[in-house]
Amino acid sequence: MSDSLLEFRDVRSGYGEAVVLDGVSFELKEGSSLALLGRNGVGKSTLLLTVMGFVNVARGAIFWRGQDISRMAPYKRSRAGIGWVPQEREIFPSLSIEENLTVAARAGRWDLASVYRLFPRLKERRANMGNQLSGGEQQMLTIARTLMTNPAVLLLDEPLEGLAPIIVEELTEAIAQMSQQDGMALVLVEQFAEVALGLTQDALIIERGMIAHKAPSATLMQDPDTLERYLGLKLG
Ligand SMILES: Nc1ncnc2c1ncn2[C@@H]1O[C@H](COP(=O)(O)OP(=O)(O)OP(=O)(O)O)[C@@H](O)[C@H]1O
Repeated sequence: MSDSLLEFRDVRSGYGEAVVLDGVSFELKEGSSLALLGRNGVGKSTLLLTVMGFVNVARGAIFWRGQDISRMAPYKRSRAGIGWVPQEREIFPSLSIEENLTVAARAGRWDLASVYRLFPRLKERRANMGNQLSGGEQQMLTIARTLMTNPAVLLLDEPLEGLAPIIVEELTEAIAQMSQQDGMALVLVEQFAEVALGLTQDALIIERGMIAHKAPSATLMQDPDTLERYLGLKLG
């Protein structure tokens, strides 16, 4: 039996007439992790929106566990196990942390105890209302709430953006634990390339809507020329 979770085959997608992604192919296996890197506006968020079905596939196909889901409605993809953590931290402001977590819960290995183990800060503040949380706590809650739906993969769109360094560290640690110890499959869009490469097994660099480079994350980390060429990154 194949352990393929998510596969893009020659996908073209975009907004109306505007093609954003073109000829994109990649595969994510059960429990593995993928960083999506690239400069601003190259199509990273669009790729995640295409996985979810918020952006339509114009050519090619998307497979989930071997089944073509290119025309499947977003809510069905979510129910099938694709867990999207959007860039906007959408939480319920008038519900407590614990209520935010339990409201969307589905049975599985992620429950209150296991998400609190991953995010001790949320446990400490479990009675606080959504509107009393810092940006970092909101981000933790958004991820934890998606985990409570027990997805097979998490799509994380710039989870560290705009957060204080201490929270970035906490969140990075939680993502590492989730992926490396708990075996949660991840697709991670992240501006901090070094952090993203440290958290994932494989990486794709997108340029102008196409995959410009594909490599194991550890290899790319040791490839300053490629990082500088596509990301303008100078590693110190
Ligand atoms: N709703 C939309 N309608 C039309 N064009 C859009 C829409 N959203 C994004 N785009 C365009 O699609 C292209 C890719 O945007 P996308 O947000 O996927 O890039 P990104 O790599 O995630 O960049 P960033 O890091 O800035 O979020 C950009 O040219 C953007 O202007």
